[in-house]
Amino acid sequence: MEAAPQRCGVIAIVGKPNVGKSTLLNALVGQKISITSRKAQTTRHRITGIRTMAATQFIFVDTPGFQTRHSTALNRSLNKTVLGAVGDVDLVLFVVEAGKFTAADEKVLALLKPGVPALLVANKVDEVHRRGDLAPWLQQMQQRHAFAEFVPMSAKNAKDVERLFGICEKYLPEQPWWYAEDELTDRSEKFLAGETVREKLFRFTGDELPYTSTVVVDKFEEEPSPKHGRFVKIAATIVVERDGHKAMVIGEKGERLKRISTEARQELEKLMGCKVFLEVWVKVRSGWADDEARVRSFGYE
Ligand SMILES: Nc1nc2c(ncn2[C@@H]2O[C@H](COP(=O)(O)OP(=O)(O)OP(=O)(O)O)[C@@H](O)[C@H]2O)c(=O)[nH]1
Repeated sequence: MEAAPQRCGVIAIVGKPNVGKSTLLNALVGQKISITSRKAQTTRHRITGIRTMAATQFIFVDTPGFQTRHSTALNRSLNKTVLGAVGDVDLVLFVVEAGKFTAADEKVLALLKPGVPALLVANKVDEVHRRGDLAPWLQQMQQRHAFAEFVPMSAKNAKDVERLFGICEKYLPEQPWWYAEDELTDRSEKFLAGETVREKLFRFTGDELPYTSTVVVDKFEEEPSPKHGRFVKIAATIVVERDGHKAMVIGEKGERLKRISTEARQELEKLMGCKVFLEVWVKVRSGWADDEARVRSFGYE
């Protein structure tokens, strides 16, 4: 019997903030690539996850939650990223919370291009207690857009995720793979380092910190290590808007910053499979002069 021809295609994951896009991407790629947190708007970059199974290579694109409420420069660029993602792909996973459809969902739906097949992914179906309630909702959804298929699922359920692969496969064109079989992301380790610090930052500050805070990776150096194969030295700066935010990130006696950097380091060591030395600084965007007050935090002592 002849082997199945190779398939390879790009799948965009779109949806308003907090519907579970990052959770889904991580489950699909099988390793933590994108960042997730309870805070809306944490996915600021277009992140690619790659998964190769049997004859098919799935290339996933995660997109920032489509922001409609405010119109800052940041939001405008977020929206541009979403637009970029939805156009040139083979398949769109339009993610919503099962049984719900808000004005924000509608804005994202309006971005879908007619020629590209879209699946309606009704996520968090585990939170719907009466499945029967979904039927009328589904009918309404089908009137809103000609979805190719309807997939009720939970991004946290491995069986649902497996099933989704089977559904997506047939939409991807027959063509040679673009990436090697074991590649998971085309993002650099330096990029992942910044994302990991940012995830911990938002996880440990909760809703207190505005999402305009960013993380800059100032240094990423590696050297061979006889004991661990290699040893990576990273310096990152958390950039915040105000002194008050800085104090919030640092926490009492530097405890919070220490937790952020320790957890980020541990996760990076797992991700990269080596020893990591991580230094995290906090700076106020406008006040670069207060260098003396900056707090240094070592990943390990
Ligand atoms: N109950 C339940 N919760 C889920 C499911 N999928 C995701 N979540 C939760 O929903 C929240 C948001 O998930 P994310 O994956 O960060 O959402 P997102 O759409 O990427 O959000 P942005 O980055 O803000 O665009 C997290 O607390 C997840 O744990 C699911 O299937 N069921």
